[in-house]
Amino acid sequence: MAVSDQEYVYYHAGGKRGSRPVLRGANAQETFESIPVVDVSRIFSSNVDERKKVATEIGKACRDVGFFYAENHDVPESVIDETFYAIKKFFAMPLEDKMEVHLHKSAALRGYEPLFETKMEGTGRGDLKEAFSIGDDPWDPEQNLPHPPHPSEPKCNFWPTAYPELRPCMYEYYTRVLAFSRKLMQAFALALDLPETYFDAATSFPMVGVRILHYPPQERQSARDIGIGAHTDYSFFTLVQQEKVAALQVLNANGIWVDAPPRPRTYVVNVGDFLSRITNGAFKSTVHRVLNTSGAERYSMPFFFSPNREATLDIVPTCRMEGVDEKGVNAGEYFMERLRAARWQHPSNQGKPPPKVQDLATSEVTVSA
Ligand SMILES: O=C(O)CCC(=O)C(=O)O
Ligand SMILES: [Fe+2]
Repeated sequence: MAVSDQEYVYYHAGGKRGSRPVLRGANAQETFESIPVVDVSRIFSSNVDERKKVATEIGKACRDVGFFYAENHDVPESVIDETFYAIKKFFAMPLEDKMEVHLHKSAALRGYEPLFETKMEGTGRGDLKEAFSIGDDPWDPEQNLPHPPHPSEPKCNFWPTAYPELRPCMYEYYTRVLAFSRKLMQAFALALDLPETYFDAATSFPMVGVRILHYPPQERQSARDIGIGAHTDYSFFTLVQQEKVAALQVLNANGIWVDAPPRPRTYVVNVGDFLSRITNGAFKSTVHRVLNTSGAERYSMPFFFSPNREATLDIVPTCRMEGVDEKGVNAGEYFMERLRAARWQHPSNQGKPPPKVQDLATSEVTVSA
């Protein structure tokens, strides 16, 4: 094949621009073509051998794909349904009610982001989605912290006055998914041949983000529009709850987009950059994107779970390699750096202009979801 005929897929991984050739036929490599399903009910078993068995399955999915469906989790269906009901009401509000909590008013980068505000792929109008984010906040009593916050700690979350019911609903969801995430974290430790409690101290008050998302339908993939451009997550791991509409796609080693449609009563779990980093890449932080060409409105809720803000995590002992000296990074700094990079219009970026397309093509510009 002539070099000029080679097709490429472009994305942002680990906050840097990358590309992958599309390999077909004889050139194709062994890679995944679907997302594995793991019955996670056994992570709640009192028998450690059962917990180890499911951890082995999770480990295989993380090494081969970086994504899996978690079936039989313990987040009640009624809580998920009620949260979807509430988020639809939130997004249906007039723009000015949502702009009251605009993310630009928040030093912690929490709050509402209107359509087109982020621009993952660096081209086109921007991401065709609107979002609202909350997360860990020591000042919110719903976080059930064992001690009061230090007065110097910032207040992070803020809520729309026009819709007070949103807060208890999102917190119910938050609390349930956080408890499930903690169990999953222990399964990840077992999957890495580490003691089950290995990550517990570093995740005692984890950085958490619950983002609710609305993707209006788009006609087709175009240079102008994409729901969220191709990226990796900057979390330890992410749990995505999708409503009825399929639009999430995952990139395999051949540069082919594999669909991850909603499966009833499951979470899509994916490894984020932090977990990939401390496993020396053994667990894959896999590129994904959202393209809502279904013709219907799409709603989803990613839950991002990351270590404590002050944690510094090195490569875990079972993944160290001779000659590879990856210094531990401070979780909070890494997280905020990645978060801020995509939000070039945020006041904390001091009016720095967005990256130009030609810059994106030639340099390593950091952007993130
Ligand atoms: O909406 C989805 O299904 C996934 C969203 C996503 O990838 C993200 O917010 O990082
Ligand atoms: Fe993502």
